[in-house]
Amino acid sequence: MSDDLFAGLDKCAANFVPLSPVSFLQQTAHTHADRTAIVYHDLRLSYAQMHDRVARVTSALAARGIGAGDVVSIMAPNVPAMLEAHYAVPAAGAVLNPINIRLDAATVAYILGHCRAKLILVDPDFLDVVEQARAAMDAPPDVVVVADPAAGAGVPEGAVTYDDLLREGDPETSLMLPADEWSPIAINYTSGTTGDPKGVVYSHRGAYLNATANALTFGMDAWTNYLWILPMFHCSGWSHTWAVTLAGGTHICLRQVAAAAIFDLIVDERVTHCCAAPVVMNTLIHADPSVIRRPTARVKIATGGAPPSSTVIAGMEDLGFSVTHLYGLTETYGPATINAPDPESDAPLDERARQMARQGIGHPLLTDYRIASPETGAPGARDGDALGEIQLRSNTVMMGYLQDPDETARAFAGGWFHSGDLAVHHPDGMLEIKDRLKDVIISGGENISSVEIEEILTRHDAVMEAAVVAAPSEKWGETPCAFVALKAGAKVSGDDLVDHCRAHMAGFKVPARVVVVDELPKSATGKIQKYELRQRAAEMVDAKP
Ligand SMILES: Nc1ncnc2c1ncn2[C@@H]1O[C@H](COP(=O)(O)OP(=O)(O)OP(=O)(O)O)[C@@H](O)[C@H]1O
Repeated sequence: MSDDLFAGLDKCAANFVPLSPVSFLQQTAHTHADRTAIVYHDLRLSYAQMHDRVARVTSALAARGIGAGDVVSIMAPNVPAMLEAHYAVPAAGAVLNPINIRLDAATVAYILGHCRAKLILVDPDFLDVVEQARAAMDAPPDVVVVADPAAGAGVPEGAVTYDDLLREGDPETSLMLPADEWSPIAINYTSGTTGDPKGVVYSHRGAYLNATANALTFGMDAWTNYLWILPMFHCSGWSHTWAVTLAGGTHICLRQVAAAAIFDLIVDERVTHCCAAPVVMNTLIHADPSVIRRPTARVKIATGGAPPSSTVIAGMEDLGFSVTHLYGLTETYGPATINAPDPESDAPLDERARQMARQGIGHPLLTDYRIASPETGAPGARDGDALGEIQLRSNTVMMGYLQDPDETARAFAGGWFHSGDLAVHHPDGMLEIKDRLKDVIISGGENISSVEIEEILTRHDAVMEAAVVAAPSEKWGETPCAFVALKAGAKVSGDDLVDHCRAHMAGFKVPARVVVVDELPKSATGKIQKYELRQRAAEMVDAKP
């Protein structure tokens, strides 16, 4: 091949635009200017209006000294400003840091200090926590309050508000795309399920690609009405903050996750798509029957963040939803694999639900994934039996952990991202998670999957939720110990549930004890805090005569 053959084919403004989800808003405001972008109570904004507001906020932030590489945090529920910030902040060249609204002041202070936030947008209901956090900091960020009549708290006198930014800003400001698509767009902190939260840095390029994969796999288009149940502060709403705009769909904002409001919006706003963690789906299934309203057409609901049991999946299908199962991490911009329902399947519901409880196959933009030994990197067989760590390699894996080269190097060791999740790879290509590496139970030298025991326990009529952890055992090293919360009004003893397990699983997997509790301890993202249960299990073993 001649060296000159392809000479002169250079990148120029006409053929190369850095990949950035900010361009989704530019495009959609152009192509679907009049379509409804945002719905929140009585507020209805078209894409042209959303673009106008985002441009104003972008210019107002710039006028307040926010520029390239600065971090702007936000602590707010799923209100319009939370969505707009996902465009306005990066369009000013800055980096958005969404903060979980359930965190305490000490953790918020840690996050704000760690990412050196210059400004924080905050909902009135979280102002107290933010003020406590700021009081503990040497260089606290400036505060802008996002006023909302639906908030419990008001806006303090003299506070700068988001409405001030909208008033001050210039709607003619152009939204800036980064010069280099490998520039940070967001910092999302992990849930801290297994330790201190880590600051996961997203690039414009990765966010663009994962949002594109989401829109594609979840079948979104300009007729999509997406209900914001999943918090936008969690992995930037699993990248749906950007995906729905790419599709030209409508973002229906929801301030508080409550079953009645969810069912009302689903029916009244003709919701077509939403995402929710398994724990939220459980709340919907067990909602007071007086608030349940069945959708007129099947609503697509994507779930993930924790393993959904087949019982929960079947329960949602019964309510008129079609469940898609996603698996991913903060480090993968949310979803990395997908198990979508097979429209041609005529298998009975419980069988389909069991298939859907598996974590699925890589989404179309996940370049490569495998299960492998976490120690040696030797790939595991695709036989549905060999257990290995899920490892991923993709443009949709984070840039790295903020200010943490050691953790970043560990996570990327050997050229793969190490998820810390243990799974089997089935011959049909599906991954099925058996445990997190840190949660696996090793009894008499055998690995026991806590997820498998939880699945069996939640198939019992009386059980609402189950969590299985390792308890120390003199004889076996570890034995499974289960904690369960029961459905309202249900009655069953721990011993009965041990019998139920014995009837449905191999003897060595049967939990030594099943403890019935009022509620399982959950983290700020609704994940069951297994380390706390492990401690309780160990204490019970110590206390046993
Ligand atoms: N569909 C799913 N099925 C089973 N587990 C899931 C699923 N989706 C996500 N998870 C679990 O959630 C984890 C990712 O959670 P997230 O990124 O919110 O933070 P975290 O890992 O809980 O926090 P930390 O890393 O601070 O402990 C995955 O590694 C996996 O264990």
